[in-house]
Parts: sequence; structure tokens; C-alpha cells
Amino acid sequence: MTSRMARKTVSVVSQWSSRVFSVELDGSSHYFAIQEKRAGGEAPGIFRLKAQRYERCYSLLVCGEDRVRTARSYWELRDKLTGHLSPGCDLSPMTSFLPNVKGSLIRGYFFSDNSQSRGQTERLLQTLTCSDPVLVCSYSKCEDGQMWRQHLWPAADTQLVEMPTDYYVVPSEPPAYHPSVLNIINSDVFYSFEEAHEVLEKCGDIIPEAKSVVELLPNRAEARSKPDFPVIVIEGLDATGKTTLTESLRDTLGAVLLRSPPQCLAPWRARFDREPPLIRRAFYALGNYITAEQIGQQGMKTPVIVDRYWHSTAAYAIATAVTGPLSNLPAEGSEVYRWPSDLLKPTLVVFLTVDPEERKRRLRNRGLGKTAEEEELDHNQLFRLRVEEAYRRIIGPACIAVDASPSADQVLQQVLLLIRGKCYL
Ligand SMILES: Nc1ncnc2c1ncn2[C@@H]1O[C@H](COP(=O)(O)OP(=O)(O)O)[C@@H](O)[C@H]1O
Ligand SMILES: Nc1ccn([C@@H]2O[C@H](COP(=O)(O)OP(=O)(O)O)[C@@H](O)[C@H]2O)c(=O)n1
Repeated sequence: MTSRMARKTVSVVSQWSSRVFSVELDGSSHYFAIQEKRAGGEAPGIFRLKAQRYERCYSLLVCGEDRVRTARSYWELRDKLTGHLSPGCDLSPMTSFLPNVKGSLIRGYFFSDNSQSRGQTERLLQTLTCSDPVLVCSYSKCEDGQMWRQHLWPAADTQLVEMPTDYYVVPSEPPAYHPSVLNIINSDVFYSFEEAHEVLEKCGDIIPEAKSVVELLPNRAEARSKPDFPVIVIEGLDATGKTTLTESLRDTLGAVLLRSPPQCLAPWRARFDREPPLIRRAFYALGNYITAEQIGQQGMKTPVIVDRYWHSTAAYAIATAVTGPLSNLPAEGSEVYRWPSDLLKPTLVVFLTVDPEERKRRLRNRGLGKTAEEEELDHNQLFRLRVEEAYRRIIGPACIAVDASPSADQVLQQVLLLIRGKCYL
């Protein structure tokens, strides 16, 4: 009988020839598919890149059934591989998916190996243990030195699979959007309290801190009425001037200043920042509901200024899940950008923008400049663009962009104008 653990690997292998595989290398996604018949033509780009230096490549896909455990297995596997692979091996993130099928994404790693360390790599793969089943394949160059053949390894959890014949790798058309888009909803971005809460509840046994966070959560049964006073959210990348502006707004308007994640989550933040996206993002999502509860209380008495809120949670999550150029993001109007229906809506969301050079100057002046950021400028430039674009595409409420390059006082006056126009303060 097929064990529960092996069911997913069986289904993945049976969908083999419908699946597309994607390898992330140097900020680009390389796609390939596999087919039973040998065909002419060029090998997919990733294999052409590897062909000059390597005889053999490997892929490992984590095929767990429980998404919280699988998310952690994926990271566990990365640590094991980076800790044990010989220096000649280079590890890249990999995914496999069924085009246009939501939730079909499976994550793993792809690496190439030089022949000197092959015995060592194969011994590692034979003895590799992981909390979830891992589908291991190797790819070897055919005799013609052009085509590559895929072999499925008879690993413990795949023994029940009827071993297919060898497959050949062929190029595949890139999908319309980055494959991660298929799994963003309720894996990277949560659209209800319940969805995010469920993830943290499930973590309780493996991450004791998750229990402490769950205890701080508001009781959802108590529906709050809309605050009487305006609620103004200030958003923007790090060092765009949120702290400076929110403090001035608080003083000028006699408002209360809140933030998301709220202060009460501060002791747990670093802990959750070390977790895989599913768990980390659920933590930040829940932070917004705690802040919403505080807004509900304070907003009955005074105007409320909020330093970061749901736009930050969603924009960073989307821009991290999706790599590469802006065109890889889900299209404007996609359901991915919608506001959670059960989360308190602010009156106004202001999005501060400054040009990248000025932002870097401010980061340096603040003493938190990161040299690694400058080294990876290209990569980060794309990341920054994706975050900014995701901010702009979120609706229900949408944000209003304000150029925060002028002096702090000019920015304050500009935002006060917007607030007075919208909130009659
Ligand atoms: N409008 C502005 N013009 C020049 N410098 C600014 C302006 N607003 C903030 N700064 C400075 O830039 C740095 C980052 O500002 P901060 O308010 O801490 O940003 P954030 O909270 O968005 O990270 C600080 O050193 C701050 O004094
Ligand atoms: N409401 C929020 C606030 C921050 N975050 C996350 O926190 C990170 C930004 O935090 P930060 O420490 O740079 O924030 P600031 O210091 O700029 O306020 C991003 O990676 C966001 O994903 C979030 O998800 N939701």
C-alpha cells in the first residue's frame, strides 16, 4: 500500500511530463521540461551554462504533505547541503510546477558537480535524511555532449513509484509570471486572520515562541466598530523617513502613534525573521491584527498615526517570493494585491519615496549602511523596484505616493495637506 508520505512523490512523478522546472541562477529564472523521447535541438539554457564545466547535475524536490513542516524541511535541506557539499558544487533554488495550476509549486535545490567529487556527492545523497520525502534526480550529459538525460533516484520514499524510463531535458517557455506567484496566496501573503493564525497554531510544537504570540492575539469574536477618528498609515522602504514623519505627525495632530509589528511582538521578531517565509509572513500578518485592535481602541479617542501596516507586509512578501524583473510580478489588479476583508482599513495610506541614492545616503548617515547591499546593487535594485511596485499595486485602500526627498518639514507639510484634504482635520 502506498504510504501517506510517499503519495505526494508518486503524484509528482506521474505528472512528470506536464511539469515545468525552474532554476534560479544569478537573478534569472531558467526553465526546462522533460520528455520521454529523445529530441534534437539545443539543451535548455541552464544545462548549456553548466555543460562547459560539469558532467552531472542534481535536483532535490521536497515533497511533504504538511506545509508548515515542508517549509522548514526545505530550509533544513539547504543547511545540510551547504554544510556537506564539496566546494566545487554550487547550489541554486529550484521549483517545479504545473503551469497555471495554483498551489502546484514544489520547492527544492539544483546543483552541479564536478567529476572529482561525484562519489562524495552520491554518498551524501544516499545518506541524506530530511523530515519530509525528497525526490532526487540526477542529470547527465548524453554521449553527444549536447542533450542531458534525467534519472530518478530510487530513494527511500520513491520505491513505490513505478520507475519511469529515463527522460530527456528540453527547453520550456517561461510562464507569464514567476512560478512563486502560483503559491503566494496564504503561503506568502495571508488574506484573513484565520489563515495566518492556523500557521502559527501549527508551529506551536516546533517553535515554542509561536505559543506566546498566539496568546497575544485579539479575540476575533469581538467585532469592533469603525474608529471615530482618522487613521493614517505611513509606509515606505527603510530610511525613507517614516520615523521622522510619524513622530512629527503625532506631535502636530495630537495623535497616538502605533506601529506594525506592535511593540508587544518585539521580543519574538528576530526569532521569526529566521524562519522560512510561510512562518515569518504569518507572524507579520498577525502583527497587523494586534495593531488593528490597538487602532480600534485609540481611534475612538484621538487620530491615529501608524508606522507600517498591511502594505508593508504584503509588498515585501510578494517582492521576496518573486525574483527577477518587474514583469515577473502578478499583473496589476491581481487578487494577490487585495486588502484582507477582515482587517481594519485605514483612512489614508501615504507611501514615502526617495531616490535610491538619497535613501542610501540616509542609511549611511543613520549608521546602518550595509556594504553587502552596495555589492549586490543590481540584485537589490530589482528588489527595491519590485517592493515599490507591489506597494503601488495594493488596493482597498491604495496608497498615495509622496516624494520624501525634500526637507523633513516640507514632507510634513505635504502630508498634512493630504490628511486635511481627506480627513477634514
Ligand atoms: N526629509 C528628510 N530629509 C533628510 N533626511 C531625512 C528626512 N527624513 C528623515 N531623514 C533622515 O534619514 C534617516 C532615516 O529616517 P527615518 O525616519 O529613521 O526612516 P525610516 O523610519 O523610514 O527608516 C534619519 O537619519 C533621518 O534623520
Ligand atoms: N507591518 C509590517 C512591518 C514590517 N514587515 C517586515 O519587516 C521588514 C521591514 O522591517 P524594518 O526593520 O526594515 O522596518 P523599519 O525599520 O524600516 O521600520 C520587511 O522585511 C517586512 O517584510 C512586515 O512584514 N509587516
